[in-house]
Amino acid sequence: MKNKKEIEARLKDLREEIDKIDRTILDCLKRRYAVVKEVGELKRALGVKVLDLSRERAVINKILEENQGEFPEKSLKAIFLEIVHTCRTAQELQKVAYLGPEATFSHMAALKFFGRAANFLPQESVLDVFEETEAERAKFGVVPVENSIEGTVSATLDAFSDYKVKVCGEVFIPITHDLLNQSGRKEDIKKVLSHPHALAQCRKWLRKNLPSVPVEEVSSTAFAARWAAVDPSVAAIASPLAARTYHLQVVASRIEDFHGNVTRFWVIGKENPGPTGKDKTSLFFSISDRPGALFEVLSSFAKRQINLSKIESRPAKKEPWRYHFFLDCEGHIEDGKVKECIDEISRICMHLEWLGSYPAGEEE
Ligand SMILES: O=C(O)C(=O)C[C@]1(C(=O)O)C=C[C@@H](O)C=C1
Repeated sequence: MKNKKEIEARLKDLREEIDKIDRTILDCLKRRYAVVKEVGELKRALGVKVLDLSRERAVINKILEENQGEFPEKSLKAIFLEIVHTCRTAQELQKVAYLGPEATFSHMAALKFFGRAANFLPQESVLDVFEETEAERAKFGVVPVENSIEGTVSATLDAFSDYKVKVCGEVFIPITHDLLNQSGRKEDIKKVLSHPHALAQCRKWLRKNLPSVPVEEVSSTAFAARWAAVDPSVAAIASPLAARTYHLQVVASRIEDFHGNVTRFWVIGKENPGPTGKDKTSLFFSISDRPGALFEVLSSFAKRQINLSKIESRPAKKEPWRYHFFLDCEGHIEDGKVKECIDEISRICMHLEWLGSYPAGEEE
């Protein structure tokens, strides 16, 4: 066993080594940022698109492979995702519209896809996100598309009829709810505010733990948190990000009645990401009102062994009892069999629109 002096000397040496390593990491980050900037200039000179999600996926996978599990894998992935996301901003300003206000689950999805360095533009509604993106005041938009408990966000699907944007990415965010207020004390709560979905998802917990406290629906969980930040008698049901953003204390965490609740978001924009090997394609179509029409469309996928991940009908609106369909399948439009299938069903459908092919999001 070494004596105290020797241990202290060794500790000092090691800390100096850590400082040196940190400087090297910083130098590497600066170098990477500069190199990526030059790559961006070259890509622009060649007239190719700057954002390349398939290359990004390859970069992350290569690092994870080289690591061989030595550095904790989840953290390594998060670190490199943030590095790559930040380096994107060396090439072009990433203006991203999302369903606000700050600290909504859409904001969490936007942060997951674009990292902290992007320029985020909170919007008041899903339609505003579409509008900002279509008008190119934002390069991308982030909108919720479906929740594993509540189902489809119809405002998002319906907006594709009115706006010319494509789906360029997919993000999954686990939904957890915390009860937040200024003091962190349950006794101070005179009213609970939240989005109707969040209130519905915490109904049992509220009945058991705050039976006599009134609840009120507001437009978003983040809006409820913003309110709680100025009114000490109000508690909000909102995300951990909302607690940090609005400096609130946690009265109780994870109060949702069902665990495993996940929301799927789409990144919308005018880019068409190339294939990554693990992609999805989304389509919108309408068919004539005759026996077997939908069956013919579906068999076109089945005979090519293309897996469907979702199919949903929505009222066509212009005529009662007419429907159109949203369909997601595995694969990219540049994959031969997906392209062939789309060509075939375009002959069966009255109307067919390709909404986009994009890298499949990863569930945590
Ligand atoms: O390799 C490229 O094409 C780059 O532009 C570099 C880089 C990266 O940081 O690795 C940055 C942005 C692109 O979306 C893909 C990758």
